[in-house]
Amino acid sequence: MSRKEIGSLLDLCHKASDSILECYYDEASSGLLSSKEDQTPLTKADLASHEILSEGLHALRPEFPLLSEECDSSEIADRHHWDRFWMVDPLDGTREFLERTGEFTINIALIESQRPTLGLIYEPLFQRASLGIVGAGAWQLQFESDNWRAEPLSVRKLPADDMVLLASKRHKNPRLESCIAYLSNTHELSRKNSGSALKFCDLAKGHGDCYPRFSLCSEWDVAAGDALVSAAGGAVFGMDGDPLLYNARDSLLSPNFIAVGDASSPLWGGLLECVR
Ligand SMILES: Nc1ncnc2c1ncn2[C@@H]1O[C@H](COP(=O)(O)O)[C@@H](OP(=O)(O)O)[C@H]1O
Ligand SMILES: [Mg+2]
Repeated sequence: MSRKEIGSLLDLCHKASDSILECYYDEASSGLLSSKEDQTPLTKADLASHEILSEGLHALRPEFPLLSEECDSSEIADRHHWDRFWMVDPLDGTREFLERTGEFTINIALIESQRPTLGLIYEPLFQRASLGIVGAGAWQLQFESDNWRAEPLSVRKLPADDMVLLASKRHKNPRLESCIAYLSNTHELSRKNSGSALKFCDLAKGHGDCYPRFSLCSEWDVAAGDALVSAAGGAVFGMDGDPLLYNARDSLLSPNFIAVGDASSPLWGGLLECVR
């Protein structure tokens, strides 16, 4: 991706974000439209953002197909043949949107050979993007006075005695409890709950150390965060300890994973043994 194309991606997020916020601030459009098969909610904002992103991403790179949470299944029927494509969640944290916690994001990932090489997580309410390009670095980009102000992002080294555990606001899980018990043997834990892909942004900023996820989510909830955290110096691994692969199975549900800031710590190996 060239610098100019990254600029276009940011502008596109900005535009999709405006469509989300238009619904957010309009009482008639901000509510539940329907529930999906998996019982997750759908709003006008999910669809409006999807329309803008699909048109804009196609204009930017017509040769890359799009796999979005809001695509219908016929649009992605031949997805197993794709080597390079966009994986998008036009509105991650729809429940947070409905409950007006502000903790929702737009997630865009570029997948190449089943791995995310670029991830962009955009926070509509704050006009702020976290961008990771694997091998090149990670940045926070704040929209200010008609410009994007960039600051580099980097994970932090795991402190010796304490750590910040990042978790979903909504999911409780016995494996997460085992994780907490294991990590509490060596570290004083403080837990930060947040919605959507913000957990990945916190890791990439060095505001957290570990995000274990054992509750249901889909690949588009994870791909951009995976690229972001990896580009900022961290890692996301599945229960086998290997990096996650995307669009590699019939199901688009994400496997369980543990995302960490300080990938060099030996603690994670023991944690995997404990929760496997
Ligand atoms: N039963 C379920 N099946 C699949 N995904 C689910 C789910 N319950 C929640 N999720 C996923 O979890 C995401 C929210 O994550 P978190 O709890 O960390 O905020 C949702 O993102 P969407 O809002 O994009 O649908 C949704 O994809
Ligand atoms: Mg969504």
